[in-house]
Amino acid sequence: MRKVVGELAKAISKTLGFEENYIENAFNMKSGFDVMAMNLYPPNSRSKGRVGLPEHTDPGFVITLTQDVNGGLQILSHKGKWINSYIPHHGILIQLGDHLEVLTNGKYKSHIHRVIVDNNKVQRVSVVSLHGPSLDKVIGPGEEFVDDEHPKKYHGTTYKASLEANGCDLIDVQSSLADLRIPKV
Ligand SMILES: O=C(O)CCC(=O)C(=O)O
Ligand SMILES: [Fe+2]
Repeated sequence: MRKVVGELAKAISKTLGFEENYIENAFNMKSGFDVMAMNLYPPNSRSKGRVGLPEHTDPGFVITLTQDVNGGLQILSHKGKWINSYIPHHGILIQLGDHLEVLTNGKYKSHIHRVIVDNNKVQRVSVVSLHGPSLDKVIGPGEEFVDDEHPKKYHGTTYKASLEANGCDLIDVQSSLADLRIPKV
């Protein structure tokens, strides 16, 4: 998976118009830290609209997700609509993380997502890996993304601080990204 993430770092650096090592250097990805979480959603046949995991974003550069059966994960569109995700069998969903949003000063967005356990007939398991910068590097908006027309939108933070702020309690997921936003003046 690290190899895939390395290739994504190169490709995303290029889509931003930089040389391919831009993200690897900005995040010190050679010492990058990964966190893996497994989620288990039991079958539930009487729960119209019930939330299995509240809406949140995830810290890190990118997040990879695999699952055994499809269903439940929803992503909030820029128009404010919840879109059901479809991940092909053996497919890997790639989501963008909070630290990419911070580095690019909001140019790339960390997706808001949640899990609905609406009438789940069978148990679902998902495996989520957060691929992050090195733990102690302070990540703030890159100077390439900041100018008079684009003032800094985020405070800098370390990946470690974000992981700690998000906590380990998967029932009550918090997103620390909101705390990093600098209010508009
Ligand atoms: O189970 C899912 O589909 C999503 C899980 C998730 O968003 C997370 O663990 O951060
Ligand atoms: Fe998540």
